[in-house]
Amino acid sequence: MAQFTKNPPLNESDLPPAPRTLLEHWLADAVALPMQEPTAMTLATVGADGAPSARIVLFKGFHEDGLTFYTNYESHKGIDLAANAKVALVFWWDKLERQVRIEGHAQKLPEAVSRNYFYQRIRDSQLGAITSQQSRVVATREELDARLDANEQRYREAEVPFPPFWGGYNVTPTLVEFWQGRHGRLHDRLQYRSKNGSWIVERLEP
Ligand SMILES: Cc1cc2nc3c(=O)[nH]c(=O)nc-3n(C[C@H](O)[C@H](O)[C@H](O)COP(=O)(O)O)c2cc1C
Ligand code: PXP
Repeated sequence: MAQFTKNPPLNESDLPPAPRTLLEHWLADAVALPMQEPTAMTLATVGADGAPSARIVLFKGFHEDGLTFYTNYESHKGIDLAANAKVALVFWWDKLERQVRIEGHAQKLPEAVSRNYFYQRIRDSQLGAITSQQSRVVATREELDARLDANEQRYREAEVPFPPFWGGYNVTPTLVEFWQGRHGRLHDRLQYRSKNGSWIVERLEP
């Protein structure tokens, strides 16, 4: 396996007072590279039964220092989040040899914010959102396509209605770890931990 070699050391003295600033820099570095989905992050949730599950969602910007993403509120993750707001997020940028791990809690975004984002999406994705009963079992692909066709016909001359079961979540972080690969697997790991309303920086062993 290749060694991680790209990064200069990540030093405590390089860190801004709040993690959002560094995360914005790292996201900008990722977006500047030719990567298909530089804002993709793994979202882990925990169900009412204590079982974890994880999937990728797209980061869609900050809201009051939280990280936002959009989804179906009745999906597997939506049902998990209704029972347990605690989540973990992970970004991994292969070309940068960088990982960011976040822990925090997710809250629904205000409906007006979700509605605004919904109408920024292309019309086909609006139709996709109203058509998909995300995470449910569907008998065949044809059944899904038939439902899409029906929605296309129904709203041919009209705005796609904003679905009440679709919208954003805002993840307020309580822990943000910045990880950079280093030679010999002695990576740099610096974490911000929220304590009494301020951030404490700690170095973790690799
Ligand atoms: C690159 C990528 C980005 C994705 N972004 C989203 C997203 O922003 N929102 C979403 O609901 N699903 C997104 N998905 C699909 C999810 O990974 C997942 O299949 C879906 O949300 C259902 O998850 P659940 O059944 O655990 O709720 C994305 C998948 C990939 C591969
Ligand atoms: C089901 C689903 N919802 C939402 C998204 C978020 O992306 P966008 O809002 O850019 O379509 C994705 C991205 O793949 C997705 O697959």
